[in-house]
Amino acid sequence: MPYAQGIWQDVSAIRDRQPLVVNLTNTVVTNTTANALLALGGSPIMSESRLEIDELLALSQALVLNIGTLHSRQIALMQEAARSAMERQVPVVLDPVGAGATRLRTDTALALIQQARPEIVRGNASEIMALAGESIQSSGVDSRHLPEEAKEAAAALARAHACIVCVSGEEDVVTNGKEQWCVRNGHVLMSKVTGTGCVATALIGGFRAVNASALTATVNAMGLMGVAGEMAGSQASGPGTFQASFFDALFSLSEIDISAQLDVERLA
Ligand SMILES: Nc1ncnc2c1ncn2[C@@H]1O[C@H](COP(=O)(O)OP(=O)(O)OP(=O)(O)O)[C@@H](O)[C@H]1O
Ligand SMILES: Cc1ncsc1CCO
Ligand SMILES: [Mg+2]
Repeated sequence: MPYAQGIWQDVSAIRDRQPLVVNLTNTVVTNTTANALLALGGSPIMSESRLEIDELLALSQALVLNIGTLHSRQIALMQEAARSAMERQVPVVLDPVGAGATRLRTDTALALIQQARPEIVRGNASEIMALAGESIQSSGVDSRHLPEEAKEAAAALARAHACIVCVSGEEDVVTNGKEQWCVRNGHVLMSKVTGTGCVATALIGGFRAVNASALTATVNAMGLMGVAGEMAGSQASGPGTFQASFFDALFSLSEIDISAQLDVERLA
């Protein structure tokens, strides 16, 4: 099947089935990620309480954990959600926002990788290199490294934890530790709006909810992100209009848009 067709199949399944994606996420992107999942056709729900998390996971098709504005109560909530997701076989996706910048973020992300057994970890190059134990420049939430520099770290992390690792940036790299895929779509304005990476992680959750292959779901989500980013970028005059146009693109894009623009390659 040509690659674009596979992405379209997932987009159509998301629009048809409206999978429920539970997001335990940061206070910066809560609204943005909910809007992006909704525009794509999914059904987002955000939660902050242990009192409901098991009930929510009973209804959901994916769990997204994002450590962007961590606090102790949220760590306990994520651990409880992970236990429930494992029991209910709900796939978990992790966004290790700011790993490498502080010990809290690095240690919590690594602990969640051990305990929550995420099928997919998506971060920028600095975050993925930090999780693989490489020394990086401390970088807050923005990357100081290119995905190219993080390829080995991504493969090592994927092998060590039997998961899919996605490194985002100008080009996105997706690996299971053996195969490596590259997504070359995207637009520079994507890095000028906060939370675009968090949106990517949330959309990966939406794709994984309808696609049993974690590797394919991740490549597909990143391809779709990049195509929507290019569509929005061609309309926008800056970050503000870009964000609005990006939601519009997620909502309206067609199979033709994907097949005309998609630039995905299997590298190894
Ligand atoms: N310079 C660029 N050119 C094209 N696409 C880009 C560029 N920078 C980022 N992207 C795209 O933007 C999305 C987010 O990637 P990025 O690496 O910026 O995430 P991030 O650093 O985790 O962001 P955040 O923490 O703000 O959520 C991905 O889909 C990626 O492909
Ligand atoms: C800016 C910022 N700070 C914590 S989370 C977040 C959103 C981008 O990751
Ligand atoms: Mg990020």
